[in-house]
Amino acid sequence: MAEVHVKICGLSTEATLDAALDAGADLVGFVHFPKSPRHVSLEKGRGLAGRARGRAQRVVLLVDPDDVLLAAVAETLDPDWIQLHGKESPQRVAEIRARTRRPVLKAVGVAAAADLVALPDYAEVADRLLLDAKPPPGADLPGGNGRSFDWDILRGVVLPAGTMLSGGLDAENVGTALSRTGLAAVDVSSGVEIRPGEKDPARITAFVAAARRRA
Ligand SMILES: O=C(O)c1ccccc1N[C@@H]1O[C@H](COP(=O)(O)O)[C@@H](O)[C@H]1O
Repeated sequence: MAEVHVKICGLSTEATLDAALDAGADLVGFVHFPKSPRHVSLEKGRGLAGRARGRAQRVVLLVDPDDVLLAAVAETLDPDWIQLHGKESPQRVAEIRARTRRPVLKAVGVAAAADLVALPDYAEVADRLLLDAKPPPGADLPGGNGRSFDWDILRGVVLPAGTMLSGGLDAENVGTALSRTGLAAVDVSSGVEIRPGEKDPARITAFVAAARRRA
């Protein structure tokens, strides 16, 4: 059985980034979205991304970025991946991928089986898909809300290789999430925090270990 791919998102300090790298995370994420408690400036992101270079794939999370921001992010952080977590259409995903010359991880919000209808169109243009719980009505953030969706929605659904599961994961439930969905890649933010925006090195270590042993 292939090893589970793990992404730790919303890292904003050197100490917690190091915890993720030392734990063996495959991908580390930096959120550039001012409404988020995990937001990092481009300058801060540059330092963190530089620190992680060669140790994990560096992902910058953006929400409906315009072309000016994309250029600044590509230039300043030089990320390995762009994660799009807004309402980007498949056409816009393709444009961003071409414009930045970076692979794109596209997040799709899931609340019901009907939400999976969008997946084939995104799978054609994105390098990887990420399934996250749809935010509650009126939420400030389109993700990072610590909410799960009903994983049984995915039962019997064939998903593109590498599809990541996110939304409300933590060290206690990630094993169940992996076995119920059959997926082999996970992403976490809130579930390794003490409070919104404050990551806990011990929880990061526990999450990576739990995902890898699928328990
Ligand atoms: O983490 C954030 O602040 C965030 C902001 C805007 C969009 C997405 C965000 N995070 C992503 O949301 C999912 C689920 O996070 P959680 O584990 O439920 O807190 C994850 O992919 C984060 O990368």
